[in-house]
Amino acid sequence: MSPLLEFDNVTLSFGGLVAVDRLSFTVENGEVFAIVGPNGAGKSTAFNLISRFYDPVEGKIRLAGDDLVQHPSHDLAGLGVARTFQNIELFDQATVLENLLIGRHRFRKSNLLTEIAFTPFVRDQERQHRHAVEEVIDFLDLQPYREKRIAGLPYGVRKVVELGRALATKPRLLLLDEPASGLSVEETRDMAYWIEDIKKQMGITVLMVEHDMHLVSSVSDRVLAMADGHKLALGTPDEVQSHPAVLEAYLGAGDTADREAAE
Ligand SMILES: Nc1ncnc2c1ncn2[C@@H]1O[C@H](COP(=O)(O)OP(=O)(O)OP(=O)(O)O)[C@@H](O)[C@H]1O
Repeated sequence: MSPLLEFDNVTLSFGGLVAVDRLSFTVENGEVFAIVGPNGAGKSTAFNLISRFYDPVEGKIRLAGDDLVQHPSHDLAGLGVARTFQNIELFDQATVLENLLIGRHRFRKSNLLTEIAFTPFVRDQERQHRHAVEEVIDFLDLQPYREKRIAGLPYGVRKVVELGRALATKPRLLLLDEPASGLSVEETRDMAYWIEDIKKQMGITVLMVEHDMHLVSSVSDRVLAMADGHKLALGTPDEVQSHPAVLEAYLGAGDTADREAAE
């Protein structure tokens, strides 16, 4: 069986700078896979290549064996890929419920005329969207916030809503861009529980870019460490954290150490 996602010798340059350098790795169905590395390592660029913001100059990216580069980025939801963003991207003036319903947009099969007529088909479709969204609201304990506007919500809650919006599309591959950034230690622990449940209860494959090594080692099956666009190490969290090349790249750095020192 093909891996869910495959990077095969992928290169991307910005002018003279090689941001991703002949990078190969696979993400298997059902795993939580993390990409780590110091600033500028190429993690976001790898992520943005999957999101189809860029075309690789060399190499192949495949989703379940299908050449992803043949698809524009607006096809991704239909292919079962959803993502969150480092800087949360929600509609601030809309409620939590409305934001999650927007996440269901790809399932709309009606056209404007049938919607105006509000046919039984449209009504039934609307019911299904609501049902899927209510499931996500229950799953992420967002019940107290469902009618609240995003603008008034604390950062940590908005981060969970964004996760919910991605989940509402029922993806098979969920891309999380720094899910712990800006979260407190307690909120990060909650995020780790969500990620584990997303994998175990929903069976969704998770690929994340993350700096917080506590989160990475508590939830990831495998970790890819990058530096200067290329692979430093790939393996279990323990294998990667004790790899000499990784220790060297991280020497004297680390958000986790900073956070622990601050506590
Ligand atoms: N759009 C762009 N144009 C030019 N250079 C870019 C662009 N995006 C990224 N780069 C450069 O490519 C390299 C890799 O950047 P990237 O953002 O992928 O790193 P990263 O590992 O995600 O870093 P961080 O942890 O700081 O987010 C960096 O040198 C960066 O300056």
